[in-house]
Amino acid sequence: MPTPPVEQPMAESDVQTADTAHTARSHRCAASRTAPRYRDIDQLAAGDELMRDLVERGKRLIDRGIPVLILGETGTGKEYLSRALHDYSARRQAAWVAVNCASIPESLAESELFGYCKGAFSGALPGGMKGKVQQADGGTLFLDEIGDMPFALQTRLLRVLSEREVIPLGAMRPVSVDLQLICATHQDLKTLIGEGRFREDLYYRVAGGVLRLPALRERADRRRLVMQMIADELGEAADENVIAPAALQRLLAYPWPGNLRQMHAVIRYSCAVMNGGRIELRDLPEELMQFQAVPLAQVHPIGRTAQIRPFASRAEGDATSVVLTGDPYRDERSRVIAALNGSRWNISAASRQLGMCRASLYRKLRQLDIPHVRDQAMPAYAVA
Ligand SMILES: Nc1ncnc2c1ncn2[C@@H]1O[C@H](COP(=O)(O)OP(=O)(O)OP(=O)(O)O)[C@@H](O)[C@H]1O
Repeated sequence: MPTPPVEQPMAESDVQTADTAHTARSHRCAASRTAPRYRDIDQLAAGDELMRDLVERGKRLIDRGIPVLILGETGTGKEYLSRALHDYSARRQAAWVAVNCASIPESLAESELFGYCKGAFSGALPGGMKGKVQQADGGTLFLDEIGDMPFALQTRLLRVLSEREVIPLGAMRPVSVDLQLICATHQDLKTLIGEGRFREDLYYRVAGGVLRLPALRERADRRRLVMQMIADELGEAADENVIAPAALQRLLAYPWPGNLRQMHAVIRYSCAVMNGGRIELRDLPEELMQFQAVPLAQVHPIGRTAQIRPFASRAEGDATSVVLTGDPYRDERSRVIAALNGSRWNISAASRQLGMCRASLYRKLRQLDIPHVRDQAMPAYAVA
């Protein structure tokens, strides 16, 4: 007999349905005079080749009803992508039901997800309650932070996914459900599997197709995103006169650890405080004002964790002074950075030196987490 959930009001933010999410959003929009309009799937790609490819793959997966797993650092737009995929899908008329697996109290998780029947336990709502899985019937169930789902619940979810039916607490018979599943996490599920914290069989159920959202610092369309967000905030089309070159430069150079969420907050702030119709450097929030630009020649490859670390190093342009560490990722990164420094960040020259085409070098920069502002000869900072 399943444990009845402890009677306790559900925090509004613990489980979000499409309706509550819409309401919350409309309140926010009413508070400001602007509304982010990033719901359309094709808008999400902005001008980034990787994103366009990812969106196209997402559409094909959704067209075939394949469960999608969205990976990406926090704030990269996993929830936005999930909503956009639902809105694009044939199920768009039905509900998009979001559940944040990290924030449902374990004691409530089972009844919230799978529901319960009348009289299932003392304190239950008199008429019973439809769980989120059933609410998503015909539509899309978005399980955010799936990596945080309690292990016992994973077993029950696996059953729902394989049998396509759910048994609410206290029910005698299963109820069939037909839904598109989209899950998201910032965690490495393979590592969680290795640690025995995530079921491998569930992984293969939820990861029919994996879409890995790039970090903002890896995206080539940051300039366009900035302009899009400013236009959204101002509620009108914006050209580059709306931002001082130094401020734009700083926005392009900043490594954005909080990704799109942080950029959106920064743009919102700057648009609110700017005076005279143009965002100046002084209108940027403190973290951007204090951001110290570090010449790229001072980059020391220390792995994939994004950190800005100024330190003295070899002379700029010395393409031959690569210190090998034996770590293939770090060594390749050093080699590419040395070639870039040697060519003063001229992509054509560096790609010739490395014996690859320009497109391959751009790909390599993304793979190796080397920030680069496209078509700008020498970016002013480095993420080591
Ligand atoms: N395409 C976009 N354009 C503009 N802003 C965006 C876009 N995508 C996301 N954002 C901004 O970033 C915020 C976070 O987006 P979202 O919740 O989709 O990210 P997430 O990856 O799911 O984050 P987390 O991992 O923290 O749950 C949004 O509320 C919005 O402000």
